[in-house]
Amino acid sequence: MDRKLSFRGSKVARRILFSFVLAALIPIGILGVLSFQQVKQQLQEQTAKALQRGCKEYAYGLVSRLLFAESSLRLAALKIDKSKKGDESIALDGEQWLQGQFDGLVVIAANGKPSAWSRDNMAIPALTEQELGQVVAGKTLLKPVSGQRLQDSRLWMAINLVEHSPKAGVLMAELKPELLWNSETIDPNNLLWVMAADSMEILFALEQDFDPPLDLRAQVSQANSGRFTWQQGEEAYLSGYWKLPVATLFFGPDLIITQSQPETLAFAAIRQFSAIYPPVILLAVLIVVYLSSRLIAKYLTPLERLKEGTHRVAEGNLECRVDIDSHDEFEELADSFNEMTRRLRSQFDILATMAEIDRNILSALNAEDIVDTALNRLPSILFCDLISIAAVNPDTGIANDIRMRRRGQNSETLSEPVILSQLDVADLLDMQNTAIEIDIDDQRMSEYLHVLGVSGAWRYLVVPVHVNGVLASIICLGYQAPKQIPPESRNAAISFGDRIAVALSNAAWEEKLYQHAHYDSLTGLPNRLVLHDRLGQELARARRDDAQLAVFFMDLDRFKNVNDSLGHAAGDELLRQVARIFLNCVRATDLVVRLGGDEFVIVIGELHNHHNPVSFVSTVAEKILAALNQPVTVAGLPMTVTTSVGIALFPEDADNVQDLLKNADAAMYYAKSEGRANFRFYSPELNAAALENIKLEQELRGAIGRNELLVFYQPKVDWDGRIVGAEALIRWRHTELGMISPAKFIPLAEQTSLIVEISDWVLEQTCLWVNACHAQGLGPLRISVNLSAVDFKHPELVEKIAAVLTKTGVDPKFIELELTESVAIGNIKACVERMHHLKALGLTLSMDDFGTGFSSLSYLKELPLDVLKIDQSFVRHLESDDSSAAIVRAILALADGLGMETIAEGVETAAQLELLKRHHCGLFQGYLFSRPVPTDEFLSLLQADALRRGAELPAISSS
Ligand SMILES: Nc1nc2c(ncn2[C@@H]2O[C@@H]3COP(=O)(O)O[C@H]4[C@@H](O)[C@H](n5cnc6c(=O)[nH]c(N)nc65)O[C@@H]4COP(=O)(O)O[C@H]3[C@H]2O)c(=O)[nH]1
Repeated sequence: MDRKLSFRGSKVARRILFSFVLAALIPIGILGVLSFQQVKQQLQEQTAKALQRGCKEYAYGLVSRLLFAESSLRLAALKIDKSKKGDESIALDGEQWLQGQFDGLVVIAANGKPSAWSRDNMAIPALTEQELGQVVAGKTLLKPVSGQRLQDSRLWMAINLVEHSPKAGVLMAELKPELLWNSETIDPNNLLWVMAADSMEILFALEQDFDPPLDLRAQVSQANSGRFTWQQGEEAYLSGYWKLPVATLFFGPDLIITQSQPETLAFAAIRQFSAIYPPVILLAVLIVVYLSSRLIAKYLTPLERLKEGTHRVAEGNLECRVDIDSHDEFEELADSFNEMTRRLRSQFDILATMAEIDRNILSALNAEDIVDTALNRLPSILFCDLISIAAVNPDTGIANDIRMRRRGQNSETLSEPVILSQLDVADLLDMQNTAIEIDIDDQRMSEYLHVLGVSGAWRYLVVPVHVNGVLASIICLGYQAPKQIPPESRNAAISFGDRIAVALSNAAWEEKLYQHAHYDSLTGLPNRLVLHDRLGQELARARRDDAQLAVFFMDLDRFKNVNDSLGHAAGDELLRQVARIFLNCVRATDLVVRLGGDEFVIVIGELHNHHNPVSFVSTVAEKILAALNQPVTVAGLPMTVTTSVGIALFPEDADNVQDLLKNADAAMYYAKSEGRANFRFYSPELNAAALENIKLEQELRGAIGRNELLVFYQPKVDWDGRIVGAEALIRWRHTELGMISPAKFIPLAEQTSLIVEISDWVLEQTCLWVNACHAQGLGPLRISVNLSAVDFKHPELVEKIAAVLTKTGVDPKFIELELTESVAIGNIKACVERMHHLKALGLTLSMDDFGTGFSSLSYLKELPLDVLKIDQSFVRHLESDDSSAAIVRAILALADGLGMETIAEGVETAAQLELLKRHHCGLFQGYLFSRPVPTDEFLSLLQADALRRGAELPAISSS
């Protein structure tokens, strides 16, 4: 920066220059004025003295001339006296020397008459008695005679013609003015006048018609000598006077000689001084300006450069440097300024890099990326030759995942972990928000520093990183000697340590969030989001490679029952176990996803590698079903869970994610409807079925209003085949689709809670029907109504049923409620309480499908049940399967032990009946006796039964 000072642009420069000029001008001015006054005073003094001296000298000349005139007059008197004695006439005409001195001579006789004279018509002044006496006494008289005008004034001298002879007469002479007043020694520019001291008459003046004022005359007559100034017109005069003591020599008035000089003349020297003075001042000012400008420039130019530098820094230019080579404080200031900007720049660099690191940290999802950022960025801003970052386990003191980077090299990962000494770990644990400086000879952290593999003298800065107060990592910066650790690096490293801590904490949090967003927290399986993402990628790859893949859609059969009965914790446990089973059934490359609830999806890829993809997929599905068939223990209970699997293939069944999932779902639905625990491939017809399902659900909502629902009754018979009761089973007679099985729409109704409305309706219809039968003298009949888990959990269940009983007026003992195990077991306490309330209404309670669920014999005894209903699946295999027979036997024994009635459902053959009877089953229900039939048919059955009873006929048959 080489900027020259501009006075126009610098206020300070102008001010200082002005001050300098003023500082110079004031003393010069004062000095000038004082000098002027001093000189003037001196001049005045000297002039006055000179004038006074001139007066004195003039007076001496005058005295000598008067004395000469007196001598001449006495000589003339001698001549006159001599001539008188010889009677020679007085003739002075020939006496040239007299004529040269006197204008005229006259002898005044003793009688007062002039007796001789040298000029005609001479005006002879008369002498006073005193004057005459003095003359006669021998004194020389000087007598001034004033004229009309100043030039007419004369001075007369008179002596006694003959000494000591008063009668000889008096000789008087009129002194020649030009001789007397000779003023050759007087400066013609001066005023000179001679005044009689007594009369203050002016006797002579150098200037014609000079008439000094009376006060002036009076002033000079006061003293023998003096000086004064006075004014005449516009001219001021300096004056000096001297009184000539004539009386000591002559008889006559003293004469005062006054000389005046115009001030202009007297101060001529000063005028010259005045003329010289301004240029001198000007010169002085110019010199001051020149010198001060140089001085100002010398001192303000550095300031100007510093100012310019400051402006540039303010504008953000931290590269600028101020060069001042003045070897003084300005140079020191410039050096400090440059150091300041260097530090600022360094700080800005650090801040900018920190901000960049912050951005990277915020956008980085894992700690790995953050460490990479640190390794790449930090060496340049912390001026270190080596950086390493390691994860530390504070419990074991093991530093692992050691990443390091040397200046100018790529980062590397050290494979071996390092065990830190206990002392070092303790140090690192203690030091939060600070750094440990390790000098060349220091032994601290030696194990760790050793593995960094550097040789020679190094200094280190180790920053422990604490996350949530726990030591998580260490950052180590290495500086190769003789390089020192810059102080700013220390703070920046600590600050970076804080950032790493935040980043690691964030990364953990991000990872948690990511996990949360992408993985199911219960099973740890990927979720729907990942499914869509991964399946989309798999489809793209399959399209590109012309490959096939399969999507399995599954949900657990009757999972809801588990959840409802054993509680959510048990449900969760079951889901976790099922997830593990699924994972074990597929390859690691396949994708197992939990969609939510009990729904799972498996994506099987790379089908094209198999000779027969469909057969391979079937094998996988079977493997899954078989694996699930193995009992699992949930909440301490052994149970088996089944699933229905729907399979859709790419590209055969769909070519996009949504359609593949939709079709696999439809296939699963189909598999479920086919009796659960099996798998089905998708076909276009299935899709139609799924659509039909949705349509069905909508139509079911209006079915009651449209009177499309009916109640069928399936008889229950005793050992003798007599109808002792019936089970109310709902039927839906669709106007277009005809009769729809409850197995098809009841699950739908349960899913949509329509079941509550349906159950209410069935109960009411049943009560009315019981009343009607009994009214016709048929019975007594106890008719059971199915109560789903959804119904049972309804908060107003008891009140609703009581209301129906009241409304229909039925005797509750003829109504039986069939509960499934899922309602009966679970929150056992609430369940038992509710069952007691129902019992209190006078109702009979039975357990439907007993043996299929997850009943625990231990708490079965607590339930206020009246009847156990053996599920038809056991009855069906009673003849062929020993285990079914064993279960049936166990149930019957249990019921017997608990004092409950028993009934077997699904009895289709006489053999089954025989076996059941053998094991003391109480009642029977099944196609062997009758299918579920409409009311009128059931009425007929009842009537026929009544007839048989009357005739002791064998048991009825429905078909
Ligand atoms: N193969 C065979 N089946 C026999 C035999 N004897 C009876 N069945 C059938 O077995 C089912 C017995 O009813 P569930 O186990 O309660 O099973 C019922 C019950 O869970 C439910 N359900 C029917 N009506 C209602 C109702 O009104 N409310 C509720 N909540 N569920 C109902 O729908 C299920 C199916 O009902 P359905 O189709 O009527 O089927 C009835 C009945 O027709 C036999 O010997 N062989």
